[in-house]
Amino acid sequence: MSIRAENLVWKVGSKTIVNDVSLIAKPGEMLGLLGPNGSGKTSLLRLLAGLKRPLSGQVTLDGQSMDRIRRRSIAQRVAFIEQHATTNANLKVVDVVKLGRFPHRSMFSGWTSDDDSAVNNALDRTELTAKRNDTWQSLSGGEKQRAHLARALAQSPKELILDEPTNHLDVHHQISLLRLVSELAVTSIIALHDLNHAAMFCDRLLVMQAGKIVASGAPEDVLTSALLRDVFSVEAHVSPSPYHAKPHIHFVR
Ligand SMILES: Nc1ncnc2c1ncn2[C@@H]1O[C@H](COP(=O)(O)OP(=O)(O)OP(=O)(O)O)[C@@H](O)[C@H]1O
Repeated sequence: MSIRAENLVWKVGSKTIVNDVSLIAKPGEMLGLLGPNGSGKTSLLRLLAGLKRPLSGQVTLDGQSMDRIRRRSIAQRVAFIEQHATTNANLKVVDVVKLGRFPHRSMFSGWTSDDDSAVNNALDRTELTAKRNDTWQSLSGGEKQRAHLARALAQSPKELILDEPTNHLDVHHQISLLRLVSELAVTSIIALHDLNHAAMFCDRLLVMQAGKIVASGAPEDVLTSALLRDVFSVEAHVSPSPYHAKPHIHFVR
């Protein structure tokens, strides 16, 4: 396995936010994390990225407890795109993307052609090459989100964790980001609110409710009318799409 969580518990005061969560993300798969607002998705992703420590339970990377792995080694392999990521406003886009190379460089090594090609490739894949010299401040919300993805790609991660990465994007960029992530040879764990997009692109889905995982499996097994009613309080019909064969959800007005 790539990332594994074993019985993670995280609390704030007496409130349990992540409640005994276990999961496995297999190498190369795209794992979708679904759940209503406040169900604990961001908290779980921060535990998986090593940004928070669980009260109990553990996260392992290729079988090794994250607690025992140096921060720099974690940064060399795990990239995290946060929901409300901020960046120093005085930087150019290309400089923000270059930050992704930081964990791979030692104090004495100079900037290499490998670093350059990782940055150029990341800008290209996120359709930001034309904006490389623009200032961060001048970007739209969606362009900033794509630049954060570019920085994460430049990091050449083995695991990519994304917290609602499409929430500011127009539909073209939503689809292209999800297609790009699904085609990358990395393990990805991605929190999404758009259930049809999750069904189209993710290999497997996990559904959270009140801090617990209440369903997991292939999109066609997880996304049922009953689950949508119980967890999301919506009435919907689910059927295989005639276009891509994945489940498609028709919400009932
Ligand atoms: N540092 C904190 N202090 C207090 N409460 C917190 C903290 N972090 C998270 N919570 C609470 O934990 C719950 C889960 O929050 P979280 O952000 O993980 O949910 P989410 O599923 O990502 O929500 P959304 O879909 O709205 O982004 C919420 O009720 C939130 O208020």
